[in-house]
Amino acid sequence: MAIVEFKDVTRIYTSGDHELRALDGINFTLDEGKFVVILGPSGAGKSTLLNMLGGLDSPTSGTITVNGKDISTLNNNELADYRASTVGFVFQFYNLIPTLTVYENVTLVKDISKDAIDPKKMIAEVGLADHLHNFPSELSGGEQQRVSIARALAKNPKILLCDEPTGALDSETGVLVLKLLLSMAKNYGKTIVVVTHNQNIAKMADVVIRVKNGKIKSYEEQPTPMSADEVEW
Ligand SMILES: Nc1ncnc2c1ncn2[C@@H]1O[C@H](COP(=O)(O)OP(=O)(O)OP(=O)(O)O)[C@@H](O)[C@H]1O
Repeated sequence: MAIVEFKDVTRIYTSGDHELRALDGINFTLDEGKFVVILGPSGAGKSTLLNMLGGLDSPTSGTITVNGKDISTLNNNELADYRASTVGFVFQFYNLIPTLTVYENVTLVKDISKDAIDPKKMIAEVGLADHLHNFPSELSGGEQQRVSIARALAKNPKILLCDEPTGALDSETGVLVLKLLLSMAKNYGKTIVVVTHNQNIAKMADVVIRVKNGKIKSYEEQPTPMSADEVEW
């Protein structure tokens, strides 16, 4: 079943009399529970697309349907509800609050999600039960990204949106974090959308979407994606 549908989506940025079509007539659907990778050169429109799906921005025209609901015309309050209930975010630089402990960073989601999963359980699942009371600065990059995965999943969203989730990590740590991210997303039945420049990550995806100049260049389903261990990193 399709959980996401983009229909003729455009996003135009204007500056003076100059118009930039960051997204230019985007059409695609995503099925629930899939691992989707979005690839494309710098400036192609990947982050703009992810921001639309994340309810951080709205299209200039077109419709975006998520979980049966058109999110393209929501007002700011409705978008905040959408972000709280439907999407979780994992960013390249973790975006943890430096003055809060691991436990406190993850517990914050209980304030915004009605459906949150026990933070301690999620922290244990990412292997950081012994670091509950550490501050982010006391953790390695890989550990900080594991906290941000615990935080994103503790919100119990339908869709996990990840912007270069391994971009700040060395390749060995990146693979471990990616494996964790995928196995947890599968265990919890989440749809996961990853924006990356890393072609290797794409080998593991159920669906690979290539974006160029604000348009979909290709949409490829991979019936037998590789596992992280099969990919040469
Ligand atoms: N808020 C904005 N205002 C004006 N232009 C913007 C804005 N956000 C993005 N753009 C422009 O839209 C185009 C697409 O940007 P986007 O960030 O989506 O690309 P990207 O594929 O994510 O690139 P990268 O891989 O470098 O992050 C670019 O030309 C960018 O300069």
